[in-house]
Amino acid sequence: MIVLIGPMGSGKTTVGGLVAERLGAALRDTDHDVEATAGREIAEIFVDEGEAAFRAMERAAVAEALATHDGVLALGGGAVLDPGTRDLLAGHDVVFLRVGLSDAVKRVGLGTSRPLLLGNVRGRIKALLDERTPVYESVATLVVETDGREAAEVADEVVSALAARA
Ligand SMILES: Nc1ncnc2c1ncn2[C@@H]1O[C@H](COP(=O)(O)OP(=O)(O)OP(=O)(O)O)[C@@H](O)[C@H]1O
Ligand SMILES: O=C(O)C1=C[C@@H](O)[C@@H](O)[C@H](O)C1
Ligand SMILES: [Mg+2]
Repeated sequence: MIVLIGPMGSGKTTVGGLVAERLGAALRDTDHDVEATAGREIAEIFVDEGEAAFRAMERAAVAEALATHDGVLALGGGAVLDPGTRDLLAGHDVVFLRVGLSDAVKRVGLGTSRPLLLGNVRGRIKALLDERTPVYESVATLVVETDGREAAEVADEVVSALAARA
């Protein structure tokens, strides 16, 4: 399984779709799986049950996807904060899509679907990048830069870097 990790706006879902297409594989996205299982949107889950409950649902979605899917798996931006989720990723190709503050802010815009960014998008992204970058780096088996690059270019690098290592 090729697993994509990185902050909100790094392009996990978008690049994941393109990588899957290039490999003739399918993309699974744990944010989508959690919403489908819960029958509610992520923002609603955060409001009703809180982040810890969401992380547990996310861990279950990662476990299920790793057990049943073979292809590309995009994780939610905070999934690797959970130690149980990190353990599940051992032995898989884990690609960290790196993004800096400025490109991340441009990409996520002002939408309300990402509850952890509400209030001050730029400030919240900066805090999350500072806090989480070491975690992404420690979990990743490959790091790909996305700043200033089209999603298609990023996907090409993911595919060629993984092929070169195989
Ligand atoms: N390399 C890129 N260059 C420009 N725009 C991009 C790039 N990658 C993704 N985008 C755009 O940025 C937005 C966010 O991308 P995407 O939803 O794939 O991020 P994500 O990492 O899955 O975020 P989340 O953690 O919130 O699920 C989308 O509108 C997408 O089209
Ligand atoms: O970075 C995060 O913690 C999140 C990212 C999104 O993918 C969603 O999983 C949710 O909005 C939380
Ligand atoms: Mg996504």
